Amino acid sequence: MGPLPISSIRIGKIEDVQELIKSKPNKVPERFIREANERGLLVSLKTHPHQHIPVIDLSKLSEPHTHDDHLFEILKLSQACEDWGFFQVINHGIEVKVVEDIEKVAKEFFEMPLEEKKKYPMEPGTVQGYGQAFIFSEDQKLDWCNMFALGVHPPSIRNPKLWPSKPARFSENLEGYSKEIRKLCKKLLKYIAISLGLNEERFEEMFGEAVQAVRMNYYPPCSSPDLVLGLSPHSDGSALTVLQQSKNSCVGLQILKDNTWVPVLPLPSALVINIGDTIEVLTNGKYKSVEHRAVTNRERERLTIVTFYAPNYEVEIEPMGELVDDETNPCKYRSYNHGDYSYHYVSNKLQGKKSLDFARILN
Ligand SMILES: COC(=O)C(/C=C/C1=C(C)CCCC1(C)C)=C/O[C@H]1C=C(C)C(=O)O1
Ligand SMILES: O=C(O)CCC(=O)C(=O)O
Ligand SMILES: [Fe+2]
Repeated sequence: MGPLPISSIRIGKIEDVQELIKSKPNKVPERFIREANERGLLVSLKTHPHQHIPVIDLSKLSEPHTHDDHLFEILKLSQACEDWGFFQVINHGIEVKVVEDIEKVAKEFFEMPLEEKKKYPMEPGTVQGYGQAFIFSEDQKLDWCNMFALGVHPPSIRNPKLWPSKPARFSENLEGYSKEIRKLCKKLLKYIAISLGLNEERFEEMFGEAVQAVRMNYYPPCSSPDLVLGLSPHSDGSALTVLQQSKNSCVGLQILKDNTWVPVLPLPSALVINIGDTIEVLTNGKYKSVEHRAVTNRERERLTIVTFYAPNYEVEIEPMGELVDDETNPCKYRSYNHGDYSYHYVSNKLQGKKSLDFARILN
């Protein structure tokens, strides 16, 4: 998947939100202010304070005391994927130091002067580097967020010029973190396969050399959080996404459930996992990707480290035969190449679940 054709893209000036709040802490420029209908949704849809995304204990899956413990956790996992598309994973086995180290360098990266961060620009029409992705026109509203995104695996998707030399341990910590998150994704996909009654290696065999990318999102405080969005509503194009929220972050992630935005309150040392569009297609919609967004806070910042895990670009994706039945559960998505879907995903603005129209079979 190469860069998008940039000749026709005019996206206007993208103000850096960290710089904005330094110079004019109480001003929200017009380009960040959402249209009334979207703003309406920010305030009028009641949030659901009493509903929480399910919690999966990975140790009960990988080292269960009894067979029943294992079965019970698999059942919880299948319900989490079917009813929520989101869950938190505890006892994931990733060392605290690995998690703390990536948080430290991510924070230090965003705290560097703009001039330093600008050495790694996200050029229009690309998705890697420092800036805002998914902007394709001058009148498109901007998110209240600075992003730094990098392709990690396989090495062919890396752009080494964008791997920063400062903070000093950035690359080393990202390599270590990504290896651990990759192992976690493989384990989760194994248990997700079991929860679907499939051979545990089904996804691993299909995905080949899986694509892995990381995006660090920094949301500074905003003087008018009711006027802006931290990150526009979207579903992820990945198979699985792993989200880590830094220790002192405000709550900001919300997921759309039964037409209501439900806030995700991360547990200490848990990672938040969500089902991406690719699993939705492969399971013929049994496990769905869920629309989510980030909102900002008047006083507090938010920093998240997000890993997208997806099949190799060469892989052909279609609903798995085991989960399709011509009579009772006909095929809902056409087959496509994952590289083509990735290209489609990153060349369109974030807009709920619209990206999946690429594959939906309309009756
Ligand atoms: C800003 O980036 C994203 O939101 C994003 C992109 C990820 C990618 C990179 C940063 C470099 C390598 C390619 C890739 C597209 C994976 C989201 O990732 C989702 C979207 C698709 C499709 C996917 O597989 O993950
Ligand atoms: O930062 C968050 O809470 C949400 C991030 C997210 O959804 C993404 O990066 O795709
Ligand atoms: Fe997301």
